Amino acid sequence: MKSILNPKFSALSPHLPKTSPFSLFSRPHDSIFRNNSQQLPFPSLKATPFSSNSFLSRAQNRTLQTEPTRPPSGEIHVIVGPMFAGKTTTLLRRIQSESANSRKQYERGRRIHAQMIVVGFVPNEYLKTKLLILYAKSGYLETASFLFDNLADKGLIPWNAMVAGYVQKGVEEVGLEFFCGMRQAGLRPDQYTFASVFRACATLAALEPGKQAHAVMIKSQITENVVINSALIDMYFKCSCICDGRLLFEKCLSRNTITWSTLISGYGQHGRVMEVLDSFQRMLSEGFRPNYVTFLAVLVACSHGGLIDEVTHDGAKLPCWALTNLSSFKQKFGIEAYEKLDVIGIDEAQFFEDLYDFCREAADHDGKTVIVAGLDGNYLRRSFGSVLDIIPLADTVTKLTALCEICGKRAFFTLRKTQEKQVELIGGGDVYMPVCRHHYVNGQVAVEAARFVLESHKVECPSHIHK
Ligand SMILES: Nc1ncnc2c1ncn2[C@@H]1O[C@H](COP(=O)(O)OP(=O)(O)O)[C@@H](O)[C@H]1O
Ligand SMILES: Cc1cn([C@H]2C[C@H](O)[C@@H](COP(=O)(O)O)O2)c(=O)[nH]c1=O
Repeated sequence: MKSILNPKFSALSPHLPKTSPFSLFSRPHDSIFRNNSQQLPFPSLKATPFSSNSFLSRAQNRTLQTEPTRPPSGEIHVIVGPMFAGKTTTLLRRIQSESANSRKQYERGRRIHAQMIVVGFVPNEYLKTKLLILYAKSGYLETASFLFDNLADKGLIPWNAMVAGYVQKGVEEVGLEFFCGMRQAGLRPDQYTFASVFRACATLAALEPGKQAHAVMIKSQITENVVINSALIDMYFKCSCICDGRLLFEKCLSRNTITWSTLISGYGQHGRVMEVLDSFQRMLSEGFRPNYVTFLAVLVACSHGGLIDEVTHDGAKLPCWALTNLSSFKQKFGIEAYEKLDVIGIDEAQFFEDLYDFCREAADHDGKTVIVAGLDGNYLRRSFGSVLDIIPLADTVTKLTALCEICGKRAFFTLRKTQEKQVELIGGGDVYMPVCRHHYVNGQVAVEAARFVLESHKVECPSHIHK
């Protein structure tokens, strides 16, 4: 699991940093709203829920080992440079490539399979099924299908693996075809099958197949459990059957944080903010502890259904959480959820005063990979915040450059185009431009040149004048 953190400024800040009108600072998750002028009744965090496969093994290691524990395997990577250098873009890419690391265990399994083939080992049906599950889970569906076709005995487990594999990969239609195939083969679906089928129908907003599967589930007398109930509630909400979703929730005998979060995000998807807040209050009063999914659902609903995204100047997005300071993260995110994180991305690091302590604790003590992106220098080319303080803690430091907006050469510095003197001034291309050394030193010339380019652009495109 990964999380991106962003400093939190006033939600009403007029200065939106990135190009998108709904970018970093207008959404709680992206921005660092320093002044909590829009305090919500819950933490203003932004998170990127990713699945973590390493959590279980890590947790197991913890219970098996006696003190002292294995050395922490945390890392800190720092990305600095002027504005528009691609810091956020690089941060998002690195986070995404880190998620590829969680596939390492599948790669290991694939290598073992390759060795089996090389030495001529012929797996039995049990091993073939295990291999099929491995490939289906890791998204290698062609190989999984090949193994499936060649299985002599196709029991419920391989069928379930195929349904789940296709649904997880986002090929829900094929997943549902396997579900039909399974039934035609005379097999009785179980709770795992239904969890995947409801998820597929929810994603496709396919009400009829969803209802049919629900009827099959009732006939199959599958014992109610929170996973199935949550998938079912989610499906009805996503198919716009809000009443059915709510009724199902009310009839649920076993509820937990997941069921509550499903109800809350269901209301949120339909912009039912009052129901979101009522359900959230009810959840708390009935003694259920919200987790980061619940908080995210409430946050998203309260930001009028807008997704909370980390946005680059090019408009690339990844969900993230907004924070006023990093030290509150663990507690607000929840200790349990924090433990599941492998990678933490921090953008706009120059605005976090407790950057040093957070990074040291997260990497040295908690074994996290922390990727930090921020401005090394402000518009005066002075050290900005604590970004440079963490260099001694870092495994790697990457200094990026942009292109000088005047001459197109490499730009190392950020020039402020306006007269404001305070160090912190949120803004994008309207306020700042990246420049080379020559044009930084000749700042006034550069600002004039920029104004000239802007003015001539306005003349060429009169429609812009009205915007
Ligand atoms: N002068 C410029 N030099 C380089 N990139 C620019 C410039 N102006 C706009 N961009 C765009 O900004 C993108 C980088 O955005 P982003 O990753 O958000 O940067 P940062 O976080 O460093 O401010 C580039 O890929 C490019 O498309
Ligand atoms: C140079 C400089 C910048 N800022 C602000 C302006 C932007 O909102 C962010 C930087 O965002 P980016 O992702 O690096 O484009 O910082 C500031 O407050 N003061 C400055 O001197």
